[in-house]
Amino acid sequence: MKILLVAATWPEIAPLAAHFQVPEKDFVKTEHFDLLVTGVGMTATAYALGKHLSSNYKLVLNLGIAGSFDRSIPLGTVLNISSDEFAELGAENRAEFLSIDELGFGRAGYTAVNNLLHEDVNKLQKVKGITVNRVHGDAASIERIIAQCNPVTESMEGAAVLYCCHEAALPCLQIRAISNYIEPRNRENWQIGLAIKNLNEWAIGFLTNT
Ligand SMILES: O=C(O)c1cccc(C(=O)CC[C@H]2O[C@@H](n3cnc4c(=O)[nH]cnc43)[C@H](O)[C@@H]2O)c1
Repeated sequence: MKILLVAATWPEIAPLAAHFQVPEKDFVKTEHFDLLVTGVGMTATAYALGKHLSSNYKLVLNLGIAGSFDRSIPLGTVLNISSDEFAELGAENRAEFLSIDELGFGRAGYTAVNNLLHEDVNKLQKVKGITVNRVHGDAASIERIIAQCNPVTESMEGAAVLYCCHEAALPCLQIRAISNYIEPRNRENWQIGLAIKNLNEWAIGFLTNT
């Protein structure tokens, strides 16, 4: 059985693809793993996984970059996002937010379920993430989301991957490297190159040792 690698954009996994000589296509099968590039966001991710998930996979590995709410985590750090939440899924009740759980329509939070005892995974700090359609970049909304969810990281796909794996009863893992802090938007502060380098070094090591 193979691993399915899932990334939102090609640049996020380009060094890994070059290392294993994988051609630049949205869905590529190789001997040891398949690679799926979904496009950015939950909808694109769920659609792509709906087309390609199957019980032939022993593990779904979501790879990407992410923002961090915790400024004590250095930019470039690779993290194991072991739980993730659809932070915007719910309803406003004036100033209060009611989650999808509180509304009685489902569940916002999912965990990365797997039985991996792999050294490369165990050495990573485990954190809680949120997944959003609208990246936080305003002081007031950042304060509100911290009060609501107390997250460490933010991405635009993580919870969608964990949700699809939960529905398909497949083991999964979400590994992301921190490219930026969640702060009033300033793209010049982002260290995307460093995050992609560290993420891909980790992933190449993991795939080589698995
Ligand atoms: O501009 C570039 O060179 C570049 C190269 C590779 C990837 C990107 C992206 O912008 C990837 C978008 C991807 O990143 C995740 N992400 C990163 N930081 C955050 C954040 O602060 N809040 C939410 N998501 C973030 C996200 O999952 C996107 O899919 C650019």
